[in-house]
Amino acid sequence: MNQFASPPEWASQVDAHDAAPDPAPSQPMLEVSALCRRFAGVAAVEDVGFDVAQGEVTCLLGPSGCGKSTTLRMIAGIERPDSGAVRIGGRAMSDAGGFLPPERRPVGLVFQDFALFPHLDVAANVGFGLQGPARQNRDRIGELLERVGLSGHAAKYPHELSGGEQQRVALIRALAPRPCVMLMDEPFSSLDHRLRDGVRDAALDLLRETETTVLMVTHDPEEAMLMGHRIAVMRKGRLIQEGRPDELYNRPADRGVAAFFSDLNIVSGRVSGGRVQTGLGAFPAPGLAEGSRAEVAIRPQHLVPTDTETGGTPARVERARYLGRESLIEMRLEPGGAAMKSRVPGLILPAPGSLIHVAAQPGSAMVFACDGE
Ligand SMILES: Nc1ncnc2c1ncn2[C@@H]1O[C@H](COP(=O)(O)OP(=O)(O)OP(=O)(O)O)[C@@H](O)[C@H]1O
Repeated sequence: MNQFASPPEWASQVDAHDAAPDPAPSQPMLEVSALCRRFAGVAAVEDVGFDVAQGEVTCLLGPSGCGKSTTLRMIAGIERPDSGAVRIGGRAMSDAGGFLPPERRPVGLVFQDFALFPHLDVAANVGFGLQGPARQNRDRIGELLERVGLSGHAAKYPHELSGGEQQRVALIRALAPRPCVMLMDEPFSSLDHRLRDGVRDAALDLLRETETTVLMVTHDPEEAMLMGHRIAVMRKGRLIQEGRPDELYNRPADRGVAAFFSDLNIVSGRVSGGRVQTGLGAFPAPGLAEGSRAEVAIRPQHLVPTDTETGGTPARVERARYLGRESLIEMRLEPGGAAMKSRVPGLILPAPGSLIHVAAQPGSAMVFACDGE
């Protein structure tokens, strides 16, 4: 049945300015399935699907050009998908049958450049999407301005605000109509990095306090870990892995996802007796075929110097630097010469040329099948 052909009942009901639709308790607030979008025959987004639960923040993370913004724009209705479906609060926003325009979707939008209306003062910016009675709108604007510490700025114009203040106005403008889902595209990236942490924490507090469901695009893995209940990693238009930050960090789907979160030390070898034999020792290789090649990735903070008696692999120090909270030791394994990095807490600076021993912390190694095996 084409639910868009005759005027769909929900299409007149769902509006950013109406009360939020309530999904069933177990139903995700945002459901994205099999979204595809091609530009001039080239796939920008291919078969992307994930859910966001009510009140949760999901970060869409990936390198530049991987399709994050296009995905967000399709959910917002700014971009029309070639195929796939978007549901919010259990109701279709777009699918094979039709497409609801952005102004009819119960979403709030925050972009990198904040996109405030320059000719409207702060109060009018915040109240822009409100459609209730004037008195009710005034109360809502006042409440939100107070919540973000901008009560004294209501009559100012955007150009009279700092970047952090503009960001807060953009955030509460999008929140004011109580959208079901906030869609945020790199909302903090235009802020000076000294300002960013504070603004981000304040935004997160507000979003959590209001139990807002959020999908946020970012290319910064640390920001995704900091903000997201869940992270969805995209690469070349595809969703590679979706899960909690600790799952992505500790059990990445592949080497690419692992590398997104930190430098990696890589050693490889063949699987024998259920373990891959490498220059850093043998590591369990569950699920990998006997005799196949596998590679082992170890994050620098998990490759630690050991006592000679405890064992470990000998390594020749090339460089050691003190970075404040930690020291970074660069070395080459002996034998073999593979370059490795170790990040150790505090001031540990072995002399260049000296021989140390290193080992992976138990359980820290990430083992992947080599491509084509
Ligand atoms: N309107 C368009 N016309 C043609 N190509 C487009 C259009 N919009 C996006 N693309 C292409 O689609 C791909 C994905 O773009 P998208 O902006 O979604 O990536 P992104 O992950 O958000 O990147 P960034 O982090 O740099 O913003 C890119 O190759 C981009 O050049």
